Amino acid sequence: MLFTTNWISTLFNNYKGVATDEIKINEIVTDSRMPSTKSLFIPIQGENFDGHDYIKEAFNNGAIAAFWNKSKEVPSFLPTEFPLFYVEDTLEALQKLAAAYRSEINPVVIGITGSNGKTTTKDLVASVMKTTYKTHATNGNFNNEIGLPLTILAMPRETEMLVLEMGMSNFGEIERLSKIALPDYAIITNIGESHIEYLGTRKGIAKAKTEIVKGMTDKGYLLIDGDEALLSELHNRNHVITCGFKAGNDVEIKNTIISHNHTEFNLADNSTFSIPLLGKHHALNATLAITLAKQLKIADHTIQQALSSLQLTSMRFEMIAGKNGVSIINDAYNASPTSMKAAIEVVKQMEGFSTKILILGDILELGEHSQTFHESVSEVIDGSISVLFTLGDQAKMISEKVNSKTEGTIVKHFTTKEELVDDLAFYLKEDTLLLFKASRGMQFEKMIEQIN
Ligand SMILES: CC(=O)N[C@H]1[C@@H](OP(=O)(O)OP(=O)(O)OC[C@H]2O[C@@H](n3ccc(=O)[nH]c3=O)[C@H](O)[C@@H]2O)O[C@H](CO)[C@@H](O)[C@@H]1O[C@H](C)C(=O)N[C@@H](C)C(=O)N[C@H](CCC(=O)N[C@@H](CCC[C@@H](N)C(=O)O)C(=O)O)C(=O)O
Ligand SMILES: Nc1ncnc2c1ncn2[C@@H]1O[C@H](COP(=O)(O)OP(=O)(O)OP(=O)(O)O)[C@@H](O)[C@H]1O
Ligand SMILES: C[C@@H](N)C(=O)N[C@H](C)C(=O)O
Repeated sequence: MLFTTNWISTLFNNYKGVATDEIKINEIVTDSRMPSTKSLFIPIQGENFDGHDYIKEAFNNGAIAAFWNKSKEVPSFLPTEFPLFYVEDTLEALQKLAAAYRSEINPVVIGITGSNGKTTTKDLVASVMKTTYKTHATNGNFNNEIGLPLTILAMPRETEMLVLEMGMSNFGEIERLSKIALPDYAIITNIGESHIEYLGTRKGIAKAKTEIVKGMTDKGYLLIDGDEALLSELHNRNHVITCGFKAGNDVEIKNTIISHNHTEFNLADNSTFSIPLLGKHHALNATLAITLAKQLKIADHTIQQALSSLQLTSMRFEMIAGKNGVSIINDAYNASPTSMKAAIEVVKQMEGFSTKILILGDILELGEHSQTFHESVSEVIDGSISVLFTLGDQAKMISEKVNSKTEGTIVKHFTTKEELVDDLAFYLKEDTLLLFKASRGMQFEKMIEQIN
């Protein structure tokens, strides 16, 4: 059970029907099509549908109470005793309910934001916290003004540690999430270029990410990428810990070694850690998680054990064994110039492959900066890359730039997934490595499904 309708009525006192302790709510649903048990249905007015139109289905699928926009007509089929809480705005009501539940349960709350690495770092933090605390964490990428409250409202009452991913694509969004979650600890993984179309500059992105402090309690710490100059004004504030590769960081990362299936590094206290992820950027993500764990008195050997058995959310540099023995990297959940370059750098370092093929797509939401950023990806593409395939009007600029500067790499641009997949068939052999990377909107995973 989460709470009773009586508890809800202390927050939303404009309601009809019965709101007593006997009516226990087990879960929150926003999708009427999802079967549920003793759920509270919260209809959201979205881009394509209005949840209010589906309350009958929600009722038939297990909803025993609901929020209701008070400007809308109440459906006549509902029994008179069915608790309906009248609200101005159901999304705001969802957020208010989540904030109240967060305070009622009052776990230690960790908020994680940044341009890249939020989901990975959330997975790293959650894997370590689970060794010692009853931990609840964001599922997948549920990190916005709907996903974060839903994550909080899915938290079991016995939760001790709540790990929340916080995403944004405009100013004010992280502040709103932080004021719902009230994080005791917060992490800013890095400042890249994601959603720069709306933030204008990287400085704007840093400003937006720094909003995470606005809801923080005074119990814990803010951990940041200490090498990021755009976050330097945070360095001298109380309760801030800097992690990075440069000397002078509170936690300096040294001797990073990337092998075929893990990355190893030392920290300033001479502790050594190994993670089943590839790349310097993941050494930083892991160091942020490790430093937080140390703050929460988790022993190094326990931390290492957890990192070794990390369960990473799919489509983040996910290694897949393909047909004919080809090796596929599904890094197709999303892309930014920083993450695309980081992924290519890792591919270049990977050993044991005679042929390395990049399949790159558009990086979206870059606005006026799009051409510059797409062309900049060519800077990391050298003769160690055998083939470059691109798809998408923006990614074409990567091909064109590589064509003009890189000898020995076969370069081809495509206008359809089908044509690209057809050409790829020739390369599906053992000791060939394929990297798929593009923004979410490109849905590159569909090509991986087609070749496998
Ligand atoms: C509201 C919702 O959950 N919508 C999801 C739904 O979309 P769809 O278009 O089908 O429906 P509507 O939104 O129009 O419907 C409104 C509601 O009506 C319900 N309903 C509909 C039909 C019906 O028969 N019965 C019903 O009850 C319906 O369930 C709605 O509640 O389905 C889509 C496909 O599965 C979902 O994608 C869509 O989810 C939206 C986009 C959403 O915001 N979901 C959150 C839970 C979430 O966290 N999603 C994350 C991605 C978050 C993200 O993009 N983060 C960014 C940073 C933040 C940017 C922020 N400004 C933003 O714009 O989000 C990032 O970079 O990480 C996820 O899905 O992974
Ligand atoms: N610090 C980093 N710098 C550059 N790339 C990174 C970093 N951390 C993760 N990545 C890469 O960025 C991609 C997305 O990782 P992840 O999903 O963890 O980030 P995210 O912030 O949740 O992304 P999104 O906002 O797109 O959901 C993956 O390819 C991952 O390898
Ligand atoms: C995951 C989503 N918020 C996102 O970043 N989308 C990218 C920019 C896309 O539309 O592909």
